[in-house]
Amino acid sequence: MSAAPDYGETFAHWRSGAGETWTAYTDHAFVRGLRDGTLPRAAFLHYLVQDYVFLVHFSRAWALGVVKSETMKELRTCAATVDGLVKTEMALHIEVCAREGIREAELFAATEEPENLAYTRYVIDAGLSGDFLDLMAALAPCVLGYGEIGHKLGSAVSDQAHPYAEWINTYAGEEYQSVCRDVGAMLDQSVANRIGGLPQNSPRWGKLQSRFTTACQLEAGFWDMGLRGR
Ligand SMILES: Cc1ncc(C[n+]2csc(CCO)c2C)c(N)n1
Repeated sequence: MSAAPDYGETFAHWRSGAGETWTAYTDHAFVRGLRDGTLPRAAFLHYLVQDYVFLVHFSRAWALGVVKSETMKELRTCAATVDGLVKTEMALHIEVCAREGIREAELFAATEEPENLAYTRYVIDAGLSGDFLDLMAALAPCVLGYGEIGHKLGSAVSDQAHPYAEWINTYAGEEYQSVCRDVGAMLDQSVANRIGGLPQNSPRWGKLQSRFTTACQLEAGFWDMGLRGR
């Protein structure tokens, strides 16, 4: 198996600080089902419909990142993420669901599962009650966790006939991997700007780690929710 990709120092610290919660998220039964193609289609579609609603709220959270940004790099990264979410990621959901006979209006009107509600509002609250870093600590698991999952699954799946090839290739592809490296580099810079060169010694570090770990736990809960739709 290939090594985990490098998304910068801040992420590497938070990832190892999350311990088993990181594994619970990135090596979840849902992810293993995606990798070996055994995930029931109904579970995948249940996940996808919920994920569309999730992405609506995550677009709002990244837009809050624009509001909370303090440098042009932060502003550009957040604005580009909102654009990528709306144009690429949500478009993929609309396309896959349309093939299965689920229309966009239905996606937008889907009733949110409690795990979905908990995760998205947790992230938005982290940003509303804190600064840019509080928001980024809660957002990092989603972007970079999917980057790591995509990277891992991409090297395990070469067959285009694989039932989840399209999903896997979105996150395994160089375009998404380069987004992850950019976000990781921005995180390192944002941390250095606000809490200096030895961030682990800052009184803020524990709270940021806890935001990150909670978001990983909520990601694992999101996969659990997906599996309920089998
Ligand atoms: C539950 C859940 N977690 C993470 C992602 C992935 N994701 C969410 S926002 C974003 C930012 C830029 O594209 C990415 C990659 C998802 N789709 N669903």
